[in-house]
Amino acid sequence: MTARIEDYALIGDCETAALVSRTGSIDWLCWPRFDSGAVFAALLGRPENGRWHLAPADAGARSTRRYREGTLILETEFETADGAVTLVDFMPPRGTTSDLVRMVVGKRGRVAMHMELVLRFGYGALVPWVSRLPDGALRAIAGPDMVVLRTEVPVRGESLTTVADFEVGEGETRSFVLAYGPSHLDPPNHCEPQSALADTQTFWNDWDARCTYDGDWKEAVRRSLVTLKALTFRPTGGIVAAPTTSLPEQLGGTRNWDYRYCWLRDATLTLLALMGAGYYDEASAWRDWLLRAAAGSPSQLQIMYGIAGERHLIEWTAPWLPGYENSKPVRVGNAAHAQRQLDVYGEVLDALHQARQGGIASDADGWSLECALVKYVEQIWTQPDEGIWEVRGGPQHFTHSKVMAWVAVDRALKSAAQFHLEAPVDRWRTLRDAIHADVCRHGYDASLGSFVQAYGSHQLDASLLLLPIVGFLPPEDPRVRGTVAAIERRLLVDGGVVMRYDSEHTADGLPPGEGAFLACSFWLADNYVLQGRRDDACRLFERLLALRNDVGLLAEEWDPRTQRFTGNFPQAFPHVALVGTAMNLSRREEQPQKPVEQRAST
Ligand SMILES: OC[C@H]1O[C@H](O[C@H]2O[C@H](CO)[C@@H](O)[C@H](O)[C@H]2O)[C@H](O)[C@@H](O)[C@@H]1O
Repeated sequence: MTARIEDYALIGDCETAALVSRTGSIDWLCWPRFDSGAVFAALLGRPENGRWHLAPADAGARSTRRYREGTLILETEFETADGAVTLVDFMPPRGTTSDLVRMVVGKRGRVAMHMELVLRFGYGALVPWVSRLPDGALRAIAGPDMVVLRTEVPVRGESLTTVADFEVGEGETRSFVLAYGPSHLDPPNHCEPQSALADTQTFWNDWDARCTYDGDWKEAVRRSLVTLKALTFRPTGGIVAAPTTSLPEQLGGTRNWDYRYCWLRDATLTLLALMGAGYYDEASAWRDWLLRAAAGSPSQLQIMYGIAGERHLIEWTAPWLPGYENSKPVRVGNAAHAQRQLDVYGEVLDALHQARQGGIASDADGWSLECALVKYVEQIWTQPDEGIWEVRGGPQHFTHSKVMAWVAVDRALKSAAQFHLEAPVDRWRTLRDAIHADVCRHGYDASLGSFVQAYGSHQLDASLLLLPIVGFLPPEDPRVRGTVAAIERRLLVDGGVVMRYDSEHTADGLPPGEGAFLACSFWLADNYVLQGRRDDACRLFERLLALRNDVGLLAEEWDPRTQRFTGNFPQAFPHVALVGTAMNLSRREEQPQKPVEQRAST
C-alpha cells in the first residue's frame, strides 16, 4: 500500500523533485523537469509503476528522519535488531547532469539491506530496455530518456526489477547514483557521491544563510523557504505550485489536479514570501520570467504557464494509473490554463509594485506592460470569471476577483505616484473608485452582515479573508469584522482549519467534498493579527504548525475527518501563507496592520 501523503519528504535539484517515504521508497520523480513524465509513479499506483526502495531487509526496522539543517538533504535513520544505518537521500543542484544520490551509512552493528529499483518511464507505463555499460553501470533507455545506475554494490535483474542485497557495517558507506540523460547522447558522467554531498550541503547552507527572518518561528519559516526554493525552476525562475499531480483533494474522489506548473497567483505570492525573507535574486528571476511569459497582448495573458512559459497545458488522463488510494482520474496538464481569473491581474501588479519598492526596478518595457494590464482590467472587470478557486461550474461574479481588480489598479496608481511613472492617473482613480463601490454594493449582504462569495450569493468564501489583507477595507470596518465572524461560524472546522467554501452549495462543477484549505487557515490568523487578537492568532498559528509533517512540510489541504493531508504535496500556497503569518506575528506591536503576505502597499 502507498504511504500516507504526510509520510513523504521532498528532495530535489531545483529543476525537479522526488518524494521519499519514511520506509525508504522513492515513489515519485518526474525527470528531467518538474513537468516531465514520471519515471517513478508508484505514488499514484503500485510499485510496478516505478519506485526505488532502499531499506533494511528487516521489515520491522524502525525509522526516524530529518533534513540536515537548512538543506534539502534527507537523513532517514533505520534501527534494526542488528544495528543502525542512516540513509542519506539528495539531488545535487544541477550542473550538467541530474543525479539522484542515495548513501547508506553504517552507524552501529551490521545491517542487512535490500534494494529494489523499478524504472517505468512515461508515468509508470513504459518498461525500459536495460543493458550494462563497459564500466559496469546499468543503463535503462525508453524513447528519448535514459537513466544510468552506478554503484559499488552488486545488482541483479529479477522480474523487470533491479535488485541488490548487501550488508553495511559500522563506519562503512554504500552509495547508489541514478543519473538522467537524453538517450541520444553519451551516458551522463559519473557523480562522486561524497563530493556531491559536500557541494549540495554548501549550496543549501549558503542559500539558507541569506534568510533575514529573525522572529520566533525560525525553524518553520526556514523549512518553508527551502521548500519554496526547491519548487523554483532555476533555469527560468518559474515556480511550480507543487511537484505532484493528482494527489486528491478528497481521498477516493475526483478532485485530482496537476500542479507542476507556474500559476501567476501562486508564484507571485511565493515571490512576496521570498522577498519578505530577503531573497531578492529569486524575485528578480521570477519578475523576468513573468515579463517573458506575459509578453504580447494582455488579452492573451494566461492564469498559468509551463515552467519555461509554455502556454499549451492540455489536460489529459492516465487511465493505466489507479490513482492515489484509488482516487481517479490521474490528470496530466491542467484545463484551468484556459480560464479567466480576474484576481491574477491584482496579484501580478501587486507583486511588481512590491518588487519595485524592494529595489528591483522594472525597465520601461515592464511599466508599459503594467499599463497595458490596467487597460485590460478596465475592459474586463465587469465580466464574470472562474475565480481564485478555478471552479469548473462556469463563470460567476466572484467578490474576491473584483477586489483583486481593484488591487490591480490601486497598485499601478501607487507605483505611478511613488516612482514618478507616466500614467493616466485621473482615469485610473475613477476606475479604482468605481470597482470599490461596485464590490461594496453587490458583494456585501447586509442581512448576513458579511461579504459573500459572489454577487447575489448567500455563500461565504475564505478568499474574503484577503479583503483587509490587501487593503481593500480596514480591518476594523464593521463589514470586515462581520465577514471574519461569519467565516468563523460557517467555514472554520475542527478547532482551527478553514474550508475554502461549502462545496455542497457552490456551483464548482464537481462532486462535493474536500479537506480544509490550509492557506486559508493562515489567512484567518492574519486577520486576527490585523484585529489585534494576537493570542487568537498565535493559538491558531501554533495549531497549524502542528499539522506539518515530521519534516515540516504541508499539503494543500487537511482532512479533519481522517486527520490526514489531502491534495498535492508539498504545495507552495500553505508554505507561503505560513511564512506570511510568521512575519506578521513577528512584527513589532506598533505596526500591526500591515501584513506581509499580499500586504496593502503604501
Ligand atoms: O478546485 C478546483 C481547481 O483546483 C485546482 O486549483 C487549486 O490549485 C491552484 C494551484 O495551487 C490554485 O492556484 C487554486 O487557487 C486552487 O483552487 C486546480 O488546479 C484546478 O484545475 C481546479 O479547477
